[in-house]
Amino acid sequence: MTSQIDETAAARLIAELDRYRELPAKQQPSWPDAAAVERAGEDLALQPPLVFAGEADQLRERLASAARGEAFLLQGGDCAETFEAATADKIRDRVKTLLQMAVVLTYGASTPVIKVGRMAGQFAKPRSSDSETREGVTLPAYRGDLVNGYDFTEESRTADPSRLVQGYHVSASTLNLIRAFTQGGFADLRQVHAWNRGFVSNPANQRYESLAAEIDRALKFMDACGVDHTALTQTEFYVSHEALLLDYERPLTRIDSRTGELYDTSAHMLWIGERTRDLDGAHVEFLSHVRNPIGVKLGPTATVDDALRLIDKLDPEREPGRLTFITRMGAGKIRDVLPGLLEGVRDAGATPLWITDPMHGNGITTATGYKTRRFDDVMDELLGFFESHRAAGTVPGGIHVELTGDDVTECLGGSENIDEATLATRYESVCDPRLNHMQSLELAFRVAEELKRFSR
Ligand SMILES: O=C[C@H](O)[C@H](O)COP(=O)(O)O
Ligand SMILES: C=C(OP(=O)(O)O)C(=O)O
Ligand SMILES: [Mn+2]
Repeated sequence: MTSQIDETAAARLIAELDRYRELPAKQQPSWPDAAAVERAGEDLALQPPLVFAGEADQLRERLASAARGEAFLLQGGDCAETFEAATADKIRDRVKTLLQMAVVLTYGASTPVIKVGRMAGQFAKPRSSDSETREGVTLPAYRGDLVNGYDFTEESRTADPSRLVQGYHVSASTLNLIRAFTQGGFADLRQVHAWNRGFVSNPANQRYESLAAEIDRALKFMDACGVDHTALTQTEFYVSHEALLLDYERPLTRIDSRTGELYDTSAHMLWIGERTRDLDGAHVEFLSHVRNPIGVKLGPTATVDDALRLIDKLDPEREPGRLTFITRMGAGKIRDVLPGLLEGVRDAGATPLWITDPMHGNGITTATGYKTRRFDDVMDELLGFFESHRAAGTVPGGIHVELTGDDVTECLGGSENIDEATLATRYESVCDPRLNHMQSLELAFRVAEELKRFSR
């Protein structure tokens, strides 16, 4: 009898989840072979979950503390991960960069930092145009490794459903290494100097080294006092991606045996992009049925009404940590747009976590065709974010950035002063420009200063 009731409840949950199938889904690939998509989905549905539902619950609690101003969220990684770059060295360098930024923020602003990678699943991209033309040849746009290849040939750009399954396996091995690094001793705070090794020496590294020396002294002091700091030997590290490709997310969504509730087990946290956040669209409907913490990007056209309706749909219980608004307004607009949004949501009594993505509103294309962003614009949007929260009396809860541990030349400026001519020397992103290792550290130091000023 019990299992009868369980089965009925499960069938009801699944039917509710599948309502999204009736709604328009933007930014989905045109798969040439529907039967192959179905087979890929069946294969994915048999695979073990990538994350445990209990971890997603734990992240929700952590995010709730950030929304109260008791912690700060650092979410970052590639714009688009690629299968090819899922190597030990590159994963390690991204994890090290995030750990270093987290240390700078934790120590600089005396705030616990919640670390969430745009990693182990950030393989699907929304695009402005369905196609791309090069020298008179037009092919489908690159939509991320989960869909098609970056090479500009007909074969590579044709959407291939077997990539859905490959993406799962690459995510699994990436996540495995992240877990090994962060739980197995690599993230031990006593390794704070070691995380800096291997990166080319530069002013941001040197500044980091002196901060690491201070931390070392503090740890030695704690040791001398007999304080047990086993808590510092491991760190929590979560993964997230944009839940764009419903053919990937749906088969990985499962009923948790502990609670009987639905979780998207492809990542701890999922977000909805600026282009797919329509209230009546498939993405919002789909994610409204899973228990993971959910993010929604809000661009400069977002209204208070949009935000309140998203809250009603995605977080009707107003559960702490459930909903994160990731604002990406652009440096020129944030001071005009964000304060009104913050006030409107505050006046409605809702307390989502507000974080800033200072990247996506600040894209420019150079005369030579490189997509880039100015480090100064990124910083200006960050400052505008803190100013807006100060004005509204709300909590600036975190940052969401596109970065890599590599010494790429994709964003302009920073203390290396990367200029337009330099972009060509090491531009490796297959989608948006990322902060390189040094720009990432520099940004962390500046944010730590702001955060410290804010908490005073
Ligand atoms: O990452 C974000 C989007 O996918 C990206 O900015 C869209 O870029 P596009 O305008 O080149 O398509
Ligand atoms: C597509 C992205 O952002 P947005 O939805 O804000 O444009 C992204 O985060 O890569
Ligand atoms: Mn991007």
